[in-house]
Amino acid sequence: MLQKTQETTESVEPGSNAPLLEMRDITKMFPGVVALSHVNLVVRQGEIHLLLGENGAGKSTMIKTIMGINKPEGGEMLWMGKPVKLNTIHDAYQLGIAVIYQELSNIPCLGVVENMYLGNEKKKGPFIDWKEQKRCAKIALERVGLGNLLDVPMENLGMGQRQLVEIARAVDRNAKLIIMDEPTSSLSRSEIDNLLDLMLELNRQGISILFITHKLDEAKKVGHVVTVLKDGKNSGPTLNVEDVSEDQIIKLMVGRELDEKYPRRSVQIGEEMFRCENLCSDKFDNISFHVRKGELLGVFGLVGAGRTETMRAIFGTYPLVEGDIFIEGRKGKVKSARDAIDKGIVLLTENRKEEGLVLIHNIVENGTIVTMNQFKNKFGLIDNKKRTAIVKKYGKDLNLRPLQPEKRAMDFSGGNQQKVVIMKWLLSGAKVFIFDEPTKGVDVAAKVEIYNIMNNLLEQGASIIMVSSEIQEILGMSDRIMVMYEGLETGIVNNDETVDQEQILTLATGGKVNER
Ligand SMILES: Nc1ncnc2c1ncn2[C@@H]1O[C@H](COP(=O)(O)OP(=O)(O)OP(=O)(O)O)[C@@H](O)[C@H]1O
Repeated sequence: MLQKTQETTESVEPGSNAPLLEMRDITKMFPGVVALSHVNLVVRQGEIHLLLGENGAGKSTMIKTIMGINKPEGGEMLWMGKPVKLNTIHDAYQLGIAVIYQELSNIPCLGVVENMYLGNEKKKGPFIDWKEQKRCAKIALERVGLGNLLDVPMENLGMGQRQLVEIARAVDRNAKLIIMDEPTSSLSRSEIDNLLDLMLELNRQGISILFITHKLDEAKKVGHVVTVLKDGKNSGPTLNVEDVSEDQIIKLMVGRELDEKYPRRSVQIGEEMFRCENLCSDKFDNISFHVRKGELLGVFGLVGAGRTETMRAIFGTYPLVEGDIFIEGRKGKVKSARDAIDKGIVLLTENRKEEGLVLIHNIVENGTIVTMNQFKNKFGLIDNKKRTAIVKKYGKDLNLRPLQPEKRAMDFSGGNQQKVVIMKWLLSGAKVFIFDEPTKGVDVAAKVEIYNIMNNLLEQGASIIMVSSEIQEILGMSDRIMVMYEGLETGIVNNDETVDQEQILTLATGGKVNER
């Protein structure tokens, strides 16, 4: 439960208060890209301000500029009405600005309190004042509902709780503005609800929040005002959230209305392509399912259901205790990821930055990393011209932005990084595509592009197994849905008009199988 403290202040009316942070006429360039062009952003005291935009619109660049990490070429920053110039992130902390990223920066083997004061230890003379650290940590942790977790190592906490510790750290530093950059993308449904409640509670306590997200439903639940960026520019003025519909926000982000969130496909579903029987490991038990040519099998389950481990086992990267795999009717064993790729099974992992890409390598290198043999000439040497040409072609088809094959993967926005991972697997000519959370951190328009890519694959006769935590995505894209709960398969249902969200959620929380 969230707790109010003595520091709780009167709730404040958003939009009518004095500006806390003003970013005026900000321009930031990178080689070949104008990431921000004359952008204005005013965050007022006591408001939850949404900063939205497509992948690559410039949101992260703006955050890094606010935090003193990026040095803009033009514009100025004002804090409580006074011009400020930040040289490092510590200057931002000093002012009272904190940032919570989706990828958390804490150290798992250290305790909660040690993590909270890492690099900012409370001192008594030359020594760390452990007692004082613990006292202050307790107050801050109570404000985020974690008062009982003082002595626990970070690695024992779930993702949602780790994020709350980061927020407690910000609260302890008396942050007046907390920037949250896609904070919900790795959280379970209940953790998301908890975080959104906490945002509202912190806001009631007088803290302003700048909230960056691609999930418009969550944004609308908590936001007071919204600023949309498009191609590095303001897409219109800041608006009151209650005056603007989700469709209008999408139009500001994308520049047009989206016809269909989940594009239709007309595919003749064919014979069985892949089947597994009685797969068992330490994280799942007795999993059996099949997927046919041209079919998309959605896999739904809450955090800890064993979905990801099951998919990794099929791909040869998670130890299988027993079970059989059949590809096009033939029984086979997958010994490793390389073996899976050779057999036509590929896995797009949920964390693209750690497992999907080599971030310091460019797009040509990443896109062709598993298919280098295709580019060997008759002397056995890699034909780099051919490699670049193919990557350019696929990049164009996938609407990769910017279409710069020599640019490092780390310098692309999240959604465009995801397209590079998809490109890598498209080039492999696989038959069975396992997509684990394919649209995580991807904007609304790019989501539709990814769904279209999936539909194309299905039309060409591939099979897709799509793991997703977004129930709407599961219902919008799947032919059949398999639901898992605590390592067990609780049902496989045809996704027809008889199926609804409630039924899937019942299965995902251990309910009974209705249909097979
Ligand atoms: N360090 C960098 N070097 C080169 N280009 C960069 C760098 N950082 C960002 N960019 C480019 O600046 C543009 C804006 O990127 P930014 O990461 O700010 O987008 P974003 O709105 O945060 O996207 P996403 O929602 O995908 O995170 C993109 O074209 C990106 O490729």
